[in-house]
This record gives sequence, C-alpha cells and structure tokens, in this order.
Amino acid sequence: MSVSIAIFYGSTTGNTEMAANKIAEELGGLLTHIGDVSQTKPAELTQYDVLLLGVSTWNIGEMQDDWFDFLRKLGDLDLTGKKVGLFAMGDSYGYPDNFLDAMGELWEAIQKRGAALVGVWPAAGYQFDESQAMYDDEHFVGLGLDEDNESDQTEDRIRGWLVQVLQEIGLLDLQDLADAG
Ligand SMILES: Cc1cc2nc3c(=O)[nH]c(=O)nc-3n(C[C@H](O)[C@H](O)[C@H](O)COP(=O)(O)O)c2cc1C
Repeated sequence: MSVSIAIFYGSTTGNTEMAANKIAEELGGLLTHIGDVSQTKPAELTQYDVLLLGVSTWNIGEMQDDWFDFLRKLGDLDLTGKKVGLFAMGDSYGYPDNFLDAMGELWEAIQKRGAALVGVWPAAGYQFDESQAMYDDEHFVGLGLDEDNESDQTEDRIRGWLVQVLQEIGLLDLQDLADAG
C-alpha cells in the first residue's frame, strides 16, 4: 500500500519555506506534494494520508499570517484518519517566553478535525522559558527549528525528525536497516 505524503507551509520571510524545501529534498520520491498555504484550499489537505505542516510564530506568540487566514477557512474540514507531523520556526533567544507558540495553536486547530499526531519531539537541547507548543513537560508537539540562532542545527534536526516520522508511519524499519548491515 502506498502512502501519500504532503508538506504544507506558511512562511513570512522564507525560513519555514526553506525548512519545507529541505524536508522535501530529504523525502525525495516519498513526497507527493509540497504547497504554500497561501496558495492552498483547505479541502486539498484531505487528498493525502500524511500531512507535514510547517508554521512560524510572529508578533509575540501569534500565528503566521498565511496560516491565520488558512485556518479561518477550514469550515467543517474532516481530517479523520490523517497523520499529521508539525515543524516550526521560532526565535528562542529573542522570544524565550513564546518560543514556537504558533505550532501549539496549529495543533489545537488540526487536532479538533480528527487527525493523529506523529513526530512529537524532545525539547531538551533548546533554550527557552515558555512555549505553547509543549506536548508534555519534555516534548514539543513537533519539530522545533530556530534559523535565527541555531541554523547550524537545522539540517540535523530535520533529518532526525524525519527518521522518527517515517518510523511512526511505518515507512522505515530501523531493525531492517540494521539487519541489512
Ligand atoms: C516581530 C517578530 C516577532 C516574532 N515573534 C516570535 C515569537 O513570539 N516566538 C518565536 O518563537 N519566534 C518569533 N519570531 C521569530 C520568527 O518566528 C522567526 O524569525 C522565523 O524564522 C520566521 O520564519 P518565516 O520566515 O518562515 O515566517 C518573531 C520575529 C519577529 C521579527
């Protein structure tokens, strides 16, 4: 059975878009679609099995503009059965009390539509005081990225997260890889 994966992102200055493109590059042939939410109708989300959604936080804890507009148009969109992974850009040094807040808000909106979460990510290794994007005391609801201060870690973080997501959706079996030597 083939699994369709799509990336949708909203990006004001291009950082989340860059991360989305890196994720697309890493996924290669596993990716079915990549789109900017400013050019996307909500119903398009229902065409794919796995949705990787990228968002940034603006104006001290606020949703990125294109996502804000997109979420207002969701209507009665049903995402039951979809698997959703979230990735987010923020500035942990500049906004330590609101780091990645929009990712938490995005998950709240998507969760209500019946989607299941994949790619919960450890918050250890990030310096911040507070975030609305916490899954529990030790994890974010998705991948945290900080292109303003820790751009040198972006690629490794993306790779690590993708391995986890692919395992969770059943497309990667690490034991098989180990067995294959
Ligand atoms: C005015 C302003 C407010 C911001 N507020 C936050 C914030 O509250 N939390 C956060 O984590 N990052 C915040 N950021 C950082 C952006 O999220 C970060 O620069 C991100 O990489 C932008 O991604 P984009 O270009 O894809 O929109 C803010 C940046 C600016 C310029």
